[in-house]
Amino acid sequence: MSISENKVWVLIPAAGIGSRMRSEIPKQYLSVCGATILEHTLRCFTDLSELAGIIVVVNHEDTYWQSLLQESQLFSNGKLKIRYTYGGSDRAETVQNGLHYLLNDIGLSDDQWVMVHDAARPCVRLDDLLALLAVRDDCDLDGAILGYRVKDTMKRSNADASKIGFTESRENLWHALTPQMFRLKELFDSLVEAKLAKHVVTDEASAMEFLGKKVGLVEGASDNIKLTSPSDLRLIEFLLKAR
Ligand SMILES: Nc1ccn([C@@H]2O[C@H](COP(=O)(O)OP(=O)(O)OP(=O)(O)O)[C@@H](O)[C@H]2O)c(=O)n1
Ligand SMILES: C[C@](O)(CO)[C@H](O)COP(=O)(O)O
Repeated sequence: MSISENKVWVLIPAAGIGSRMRSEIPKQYLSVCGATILEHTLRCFTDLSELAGIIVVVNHEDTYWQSLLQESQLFSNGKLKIRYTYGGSDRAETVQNGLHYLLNDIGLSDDQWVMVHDAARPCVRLDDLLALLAVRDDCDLDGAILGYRVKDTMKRSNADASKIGFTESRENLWHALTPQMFRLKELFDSLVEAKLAKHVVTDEASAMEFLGKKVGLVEGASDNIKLTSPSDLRLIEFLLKAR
């Protein structure tokens, strides 16, 4: 295995429009604690000694990324190897486009480890990233994701959410988080296959599971939350201030 293969590339899907956030600008460009959500997310990886590079996958109509690239303190010392390309109509297509770029434009090897992490999750902890990286040494797994066990009782509603349908067993039930870490070509091929089969993929693990791959679960902090709706922003601001 080449040294670069043992390092990790990070792929940040950042091409969403944040419709549930109902904000005037895409939520990844909202500012808290003096920086955009996307900058806070990127900053989570700057202390990762095994980081080979980051690729950010932005929307074709994104009018914010170029000025962030020019002006952000994050990139001013040139230490952070940053690339970017363009996303697709859903998260899975965005990730697939980013992986295609890593394979064909940067020419990374098929076995390169890649961590896919939502631009909208700015609170992931370095300890959790290191715990996920450790899975590279587990030959029984094809990759792994960060997650945490469900703590609340889980209800499935009826179709119009007017009342409880029934209570789901929460035994062995987990919240899936990101990063989700897999080998480059295997993940790319799984996303392609899942798309061809019209299999719904809301995270990378769904595609790997669809192909029968073995995906590990690494317990991570439950404050690795995703900015999805307005109330999340205040919680993320509180969490970032507490760091
Ligand atoms: N076509 C898409 C859709 C989503 N994402 C990214 O996937 C992550 C998680 O998606 P989500 O929280 O759903 O973001 P949005 O799709 O922007 O939100 P919404 O569903 O409310 O529109 C985000 O970082 C988002 O930018 C993406 O890169 N490309
Ligand atoms: C990938 C993810 O963050 C894992 O929980 C989640 O599936 C993203 O869902 P979204 O609807 O695209 O935000």
